[in-house]
Amino acid sequence: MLKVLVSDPISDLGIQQLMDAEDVVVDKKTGLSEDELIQIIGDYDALLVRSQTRVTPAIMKAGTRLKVVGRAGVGVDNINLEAATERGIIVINAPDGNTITTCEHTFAMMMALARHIPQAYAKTINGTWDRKTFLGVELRNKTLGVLGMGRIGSEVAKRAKAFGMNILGYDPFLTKERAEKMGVTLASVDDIIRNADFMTVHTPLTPETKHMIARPQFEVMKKGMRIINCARGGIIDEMALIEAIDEGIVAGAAFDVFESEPPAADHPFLSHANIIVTPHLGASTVEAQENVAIDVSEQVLHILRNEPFKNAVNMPPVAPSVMNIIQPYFKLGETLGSFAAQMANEAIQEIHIDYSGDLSEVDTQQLTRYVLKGILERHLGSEANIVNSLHLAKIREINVVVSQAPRTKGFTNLITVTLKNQHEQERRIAGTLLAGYGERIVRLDHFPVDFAPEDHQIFISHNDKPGIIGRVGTLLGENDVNIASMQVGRKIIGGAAIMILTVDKEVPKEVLQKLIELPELNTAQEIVLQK
Ligand SMILES: NC(=O)C1=CN([C@@H]2O[C@H](COP(=O)(O)OP(=O)(O)OC[C@H]3O[C@@H](n4cnc5c(N)ncnc54)[C@H](O)[C@@H]3O)[C@@H](O)[C@H]2O)C=CC1
Ligand SMILES: O=C(O)CCC(=O)C(=O)O
Repeated sequence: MLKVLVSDPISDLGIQQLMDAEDVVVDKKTGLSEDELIQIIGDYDALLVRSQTRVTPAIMKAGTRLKVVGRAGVGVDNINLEAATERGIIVINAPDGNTITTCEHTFAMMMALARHIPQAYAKTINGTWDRKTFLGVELRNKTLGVLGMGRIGSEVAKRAKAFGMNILGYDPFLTKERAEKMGVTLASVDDIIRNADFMTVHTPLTPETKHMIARPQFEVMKKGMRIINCARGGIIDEMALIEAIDEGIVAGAAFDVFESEPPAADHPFLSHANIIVTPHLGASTVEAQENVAIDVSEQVLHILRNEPFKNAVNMPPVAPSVMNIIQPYFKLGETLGSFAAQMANEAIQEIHIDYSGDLSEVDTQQLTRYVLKGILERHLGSEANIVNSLHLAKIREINVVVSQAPRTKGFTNLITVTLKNQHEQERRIAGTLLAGYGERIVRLDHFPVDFAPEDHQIFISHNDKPGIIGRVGTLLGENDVNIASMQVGRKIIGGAAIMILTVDKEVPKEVLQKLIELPELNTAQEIVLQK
């Protein structure tokens, strides 16, 4: 049974599909300390979190069965990605499900800030009818600066246009053309600081964005600016902001997020008349919580069941159009890797992966991870997976060389894997995906072959002589090993040759030994695959 731990409050409706899955048990245990999590995480295959649980290296270390950490939301700053990658734990998030909700919260904050709604509400319910203090400003004809024009920033810009605002947008990936299409003026951070009436930030917190708005920016800021942060605490320097408000540079601020959450009781934001706050509620709507929980549950199920998945944060993203092309080759890539690793009997120093034909013009990085997983699994077992296979090869100083070429020697697609040892000796295997036939191995070392890889095969090398096939067949038959298919390969009559037999079950060690002892054979080995 697969076990999933849900350690933060996550929508029940969203995780329903996990709870309904017959091969999955879901435990909900929220509010655990790091030590408590360390005690129990070893029992689980997957961990589902929102932003409260800090998934530390110690938790990953204790999670010996842990295959995936799923974040029901966007930001993964509560998950140690480095530790996850090192341990081969896949980290996935649900990047799309809370975009609109967080955008709407940003707008709620911007309007509340413009019209002093929280302050006016507090006074009114306390019995003071004050119509003088809370003079607001309109959004119409104001300039809104948006730092970070990703999913949320773009939606904010779209809605701001409907309010008649002029929008200045900055994002390292925002082109002039895309900005124009959105009705946004492409600007620099400096333009925004000097010209915006409202500024909202929608970037992740990275070393580059930490304190991107701090004392030097406040010093040149347009007087009277209002600032909103519904992204991550720390993008705006909190103490520098307080100073800027007190000096009259900034008119007010609305923050949903803090450098440290929850903020200390004496945090200056909590008592400042010109600052309004919410407790990280950006994504807190019924709709968003269902969306992100559904997304993340679906992907966790795929991962636990070894099916293709998306939204892995600790692997490079793959465009859907590319994924459609390379995904059918994942299993073949792994098979070739595993086969090649079993052919090599010395430490591997270099791995060459050549993609040709249909695979020559797409980004094959993800496919390479599968080939490497197949190779490394031989010695590292389940420690190797597609998240850490590149990393594992790198720390073992195995040189991975990937090439792509349009020519295919008659195949529409071909993957060739060559393993080199320290003596420059090579083992090579090539495979293709044939429409209607599936995976075919078409080359072993320098011999052309054509067979469908199976769970068990015997790989024999010998010299081409009459009678060898019969002798091998008799020996296996006498020992109750049924041959499903046989392929022989040779370059010249009477020269070096290979024989590949697919058999129905595991070959007993003593039978393999008897084969090795046949004087006509040079080598015989069992190749085991997981088909
Ligand atoms: N308050 C809340 O409850 C929520 C907060 N968030 C946070 O909102 C932020 C934005 O989320 P999304 O729009 O979904 O992410 P996104 O990944 O779609 O957009 C982020 C954008 O920031 C840009 N960026 C990175 N460095 C930058 C820099 N130095 N200057 C300007 N732009 C930069 C990126 O190029 C990207 O386009 C994230 O920090 C996320 O964690 C998201 C959902 C809910
Ligand atoms: O789970 C939450 O409520 C926080 C959402 C958030 O900050 C995010 O998705 O980045």
